[in-house]
Amino acid sequence: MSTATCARFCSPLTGGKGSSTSKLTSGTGSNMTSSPLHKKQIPAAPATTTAAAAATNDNTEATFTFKLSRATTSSNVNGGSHSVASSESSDPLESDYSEETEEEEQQPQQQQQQPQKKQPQSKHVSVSSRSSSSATTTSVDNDGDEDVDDEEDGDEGDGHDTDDVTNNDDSDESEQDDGNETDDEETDDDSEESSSVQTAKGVRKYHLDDYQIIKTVGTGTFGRVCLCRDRISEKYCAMKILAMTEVIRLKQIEHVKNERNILREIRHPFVISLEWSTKDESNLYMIFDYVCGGELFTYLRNAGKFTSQTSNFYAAEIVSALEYLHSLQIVYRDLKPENLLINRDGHLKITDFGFAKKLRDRTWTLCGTPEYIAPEIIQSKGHNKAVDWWALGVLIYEMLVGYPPFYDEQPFGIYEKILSGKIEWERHMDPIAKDLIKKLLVNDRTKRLGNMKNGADDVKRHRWFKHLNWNDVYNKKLKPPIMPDVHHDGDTKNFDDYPEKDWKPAKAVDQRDLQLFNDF
Ligand SMILES: Nc1ncnc2c1ncn2[C@@H]1O[C@H](COP(=O)(O)OP(=O)(O)OP(=O)(O)O)[C@@H](O)[C@H]1O
Repeated sequence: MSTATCARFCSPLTGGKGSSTSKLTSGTGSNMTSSPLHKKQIPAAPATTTAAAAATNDNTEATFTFKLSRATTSSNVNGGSHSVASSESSDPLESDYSEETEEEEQQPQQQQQQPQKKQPQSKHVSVSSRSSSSATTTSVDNDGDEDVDDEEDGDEGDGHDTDDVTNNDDSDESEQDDGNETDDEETDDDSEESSSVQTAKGVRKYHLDDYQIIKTVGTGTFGRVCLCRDRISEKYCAMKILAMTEVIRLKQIEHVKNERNILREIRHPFVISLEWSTKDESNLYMIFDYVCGGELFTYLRNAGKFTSQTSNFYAAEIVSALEYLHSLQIVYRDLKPENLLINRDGHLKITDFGFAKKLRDRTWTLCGTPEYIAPEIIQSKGHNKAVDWWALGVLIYEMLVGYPPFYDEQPFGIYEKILSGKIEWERHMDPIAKDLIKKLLVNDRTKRLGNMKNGADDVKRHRWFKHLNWNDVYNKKLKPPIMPDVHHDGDTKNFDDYPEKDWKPAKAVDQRDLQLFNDF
């Protein structure tokens, strides 16, 4: 398969073939968008595995809804990216909790509607679409005890390499509640539209009016992301605006709360910083640092593929971030080039924590982007941080080769390929990188690098990273391979143009619905 023939690069995901208990349903219009976006039925994981397992678990039909990630975007652009959120079992999209949670009661099973996204006015080449999904699966915290043999020969073979797909369920831990951590530590008395926040310079009373909205730079499932200027600090920032009606309609309340709660807890050089969040009667707002370089996805598509050195740089920054997140028991679950922004200094910022989750043990929500989903998610075995190491393997492969290792026009086909474990290797691939990828793309998560007893250290000690001083990585001492073309901090040239007049104010929600966001 070449880049040219990889359908993902030429066309958005299309309707699914066949049917299983999993399905994607079309959405209705969104009050946030005026142009139709991609709405399609996508078959989810093989019915014999995922859907069936989920049904067994929850005694309900599995429903997978994909919010499309990126229909047509452009090279230089952060186009209409869409994420998929598929939900399985009784709890569509919404609940990451294990079976019996309040949320499931609050959110009876129903078909998920495809969110709509505004089409960007693309500046450059059209690239493909890719969707993220969520549903309920299983996961196990498998810290298998097997040692890693990093020094194994990375064979330089080409052609096909069939990785062993053992699919042996390594589940060895009892299910526990892995509900999202809700934070009760803060009163929400002043959380609507204004609130006081302790900053480095003292307590600041934030207010929405402090932010001057300049331009839309991206769209998400529930709204948009705008470049803003903080009138007080005069700093540029990104405001993510989520229409509550859409969040409710798509049953993403818990995911959105998760996103905010997790982002509030974390601080890392390669993770987006949340400055403040608030809500009014219509929208939820999250204010982030503005990352003006655009998405890694754009640079990768423009370049076709990255050199081993370039890929190594980005992979190292991601390893550093994943190690940090996992140390806080946070599993990210949506690693892909679309969610990696390049800052003005050339370093990465991981964004979009919509699927991130604080784990106590394992979780059952099927979520992610089909090409990046780990086998245990497809198989509803329950998953944990091991899925991020799998996704890292996919990402390194995609950076080096230009397309992901498991690809099909339909998610169903992608899942089949993931489960088959067959990977096509390029003839001239860096053998050491290939060795790392093979050790990350191991179906048996107890043997997957990063998920064994030494955790992230096993990845960091792999030969591909041998030359690195990890403190230097963390401290941004490595020289970035790409410096984005930006002229000032508020430059939007690396993002698509979105017709601003198309945005319609989101409808206000009633008091009862507003209460669903009490702790936002
Ligand atoms: N801090 C930021 N600085 C610059 N651009 C950003 C920032 N955060 C997000 N964006 C851009 O806005 C777009 C949408 O943001 P994000 O992915 O967080 O929204 P979302 O609703 O979670 O999207 P999706 O539905 O695709 O998951 C992204 O494609 C990203 O390029």
